[in-house]
Order: sequence, then structure tokens, then C-alpha cells
Amino acid sequence: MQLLTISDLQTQFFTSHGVAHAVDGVSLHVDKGEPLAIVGESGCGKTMLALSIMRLVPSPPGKIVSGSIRLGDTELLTLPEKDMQRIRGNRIGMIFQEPMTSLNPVFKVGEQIAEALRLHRKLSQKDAKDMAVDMLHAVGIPEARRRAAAYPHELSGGMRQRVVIAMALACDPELVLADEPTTALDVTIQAQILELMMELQHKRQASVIYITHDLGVVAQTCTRVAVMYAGHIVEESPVEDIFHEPLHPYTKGLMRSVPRIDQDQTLRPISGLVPNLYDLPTGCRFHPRCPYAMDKCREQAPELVRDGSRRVRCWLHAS
Ligand SMILES: Nc1ncnc2c1ncn2[C@@H]1O[C@H](COP(=O)(O)OP(=O)(O)OP(=O)(O)O)[C@@H](O)[C@H]1O
Ligand code: NI
Repeated sequence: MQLLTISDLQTQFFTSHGVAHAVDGVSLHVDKGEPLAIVGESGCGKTMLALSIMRLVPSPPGKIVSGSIRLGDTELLTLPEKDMQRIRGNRIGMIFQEPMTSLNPVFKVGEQIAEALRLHRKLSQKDAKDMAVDMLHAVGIPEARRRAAAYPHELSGGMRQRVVIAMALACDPELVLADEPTTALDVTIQAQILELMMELQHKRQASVIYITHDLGVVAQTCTRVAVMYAGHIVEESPVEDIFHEPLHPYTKGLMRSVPRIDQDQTLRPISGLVPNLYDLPTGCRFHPRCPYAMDKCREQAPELVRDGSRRVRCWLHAS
């Protein structure tokens, strides 16, 4: 069953350089209880896709220009702002890279979680406080009752991110948007936080959109992967398929850039740069970096074509 259905979404930035198509005709769905990964290099539109779902695109200069985003039966893009406020933090939880973007430095962490519960779940002061402590305990914070009285700056980065996860999950959201939730943390803490998120996701049957640069990270945790390049989805596949046989040359390049224990440890990033969104190449947006580029790729843009459970935007796979 589909929980989130995005159709032909266009999110653009209007600046003195021109118009950047940050999210350029994205269609994507997430099933109930499913963890979906979105991967791609910096500047491909991953964060703007997530912010579009929350209706938090910085505006101006950004704007959702067209398309549809449905959460269950609710069309989010036409919802009045006050109804959207009831969805944020309640039906949709958010976890960002930097925990301090979600935490208020002047309130105790337990109070911040309790406040969300009072607001969305209409709990009494005491019940909200108790539940906040339970949540801190659930995300593996030791001495949760004592830590609930701490201010964000009194906690380590890893503990702060756990607080953010506790806050994002407190109201039992149907959908969690996690935008590089562990990038700012130590590698060992990263693995712990990831495991914790996935355990909670599984327990609560929440859908998750997990945004990351790192294909390696998604291998064990997600069921499906969407690969973004220059505002487009260029491939979407079940996770086993994408690791076994990536279809798009860009996905192949991303896979090769993942260091593997069983092979040599050298990183082999894709050569060349992500195109400037204000000055896109003709034809396929990846052709200047593509080792398989043909004349056709320079001239005509391929469509995202479905093939069974997979979708790919590449002339090599357009039969
Ligand atoms: N405040 C802004 N003003 C103008 N353009 C912006 C702004 N924020 C984003 N953009 C445009 O949107 C594009 C997509 O940005 P986005 O943050 O979604 O990338 P991303 O894939 O999340 O990258 P990263 O992996 O670095 O987080 C950028 O390349 C840029 O052209
Ligand atoms: Ni981003």
C-alpha cells in the first residue's frame, strides 16, 4: 500500500543566474512501512525533494512550481499552512544532518520532546514528560530521566542526534524523512544510530526516506533505492538488483566509489562534476561524464522508463 505518492514534482529556484530546476519532474512512491533510500552526489536535489514534502523549501528564492504530493488521502501541496503544521512533526517526522537545526538551544531536551507530544497528541503535562523520558530511553540514552533535564549543548553530538530521533519518532509518524542523519557523527556512532533508526522504523512500521551520499550505507537498511542526478531520478531499483547489476552508468560509477573490504580500498569517484543546474548539458544530463555516451545521448534526453520493478533513464536501456 502506498503511503506517499509524488507525481511530476517541480521545485525551482529563481535567482539572478536564472532558474534552477532543483527537483525536475520527480515521480516516486513509498509504501507503508518501507525504508526507501535516495542517493546521489551533492547538489542533485535530494534535500529539496525532502523539503518539498514538508513544504519547507526556502522561499524565496525557491518554489514548488507544480506536481502532486499525496500522504495517504491528503494532497499536501494544496493544504492550508495551518493544516500542514499539524502534519509536520506529527504524521511526518524529520531528522537532519545537523542536530542543532532541530533542537532549540534554550530548552531542556526532555521539554522539547514533551512539547511536541502536548501539541500534537494533546497529552497532559505529566504524561508528555513521562513519555519524553520513555522516548529518550528507547533511543538508547542512559539515565534518560536525568538527561531529559539537560540542555542540548550539554550532550555529545551522538546523544544530540539520538534526541532528534526521539523527537522525530515521539508522535509515531507514518513517514520519517532522514536527510544524512549520521554524516556529522563519528563512524562508530554512525553505525549505531543507523541501526537504531532502522530498529525503531521496523517496530513502528513507519515509512522512511533515507537520504545519503553513500550507497554502502543503504545496502542493509533499505528495500529500494532511487538515484538522483541533476534534479532527475535516473534509476530506481530494489536494493538487491541495484547492487547486483546497476543499470545506469551513473549508478555504476556510484557503486565503484564505495570502498569494499574484499577489494582494494582505493576510492574511485566518478570523474567530472555534477552539472551546474543553471546551465545544463543538452541531451542526457550525465553524458559529459558518461564513459558509454553515444551521439544520441548528446542530442536527446532519455525518459525514465520502467522495466519490471526497476526504472532507468538511459538510452542504453531504452528498448
Ligand atoms: N538557497 C538556495 N538558493 C538557490 N539555489 C538553491 C538553494 N538551495 C538549493 N539550491 C539549488 O538546488 C539544488 C539542489 O540542492 P539540494 O540541497 O537539494 O542538493 P542535495 O542533493 O541535497 O545536495 P547535498 O548532498 O550536498 O546535500 C542545488 O544544486 C542548487 O542549484
Ligand atoms: Ni542535501
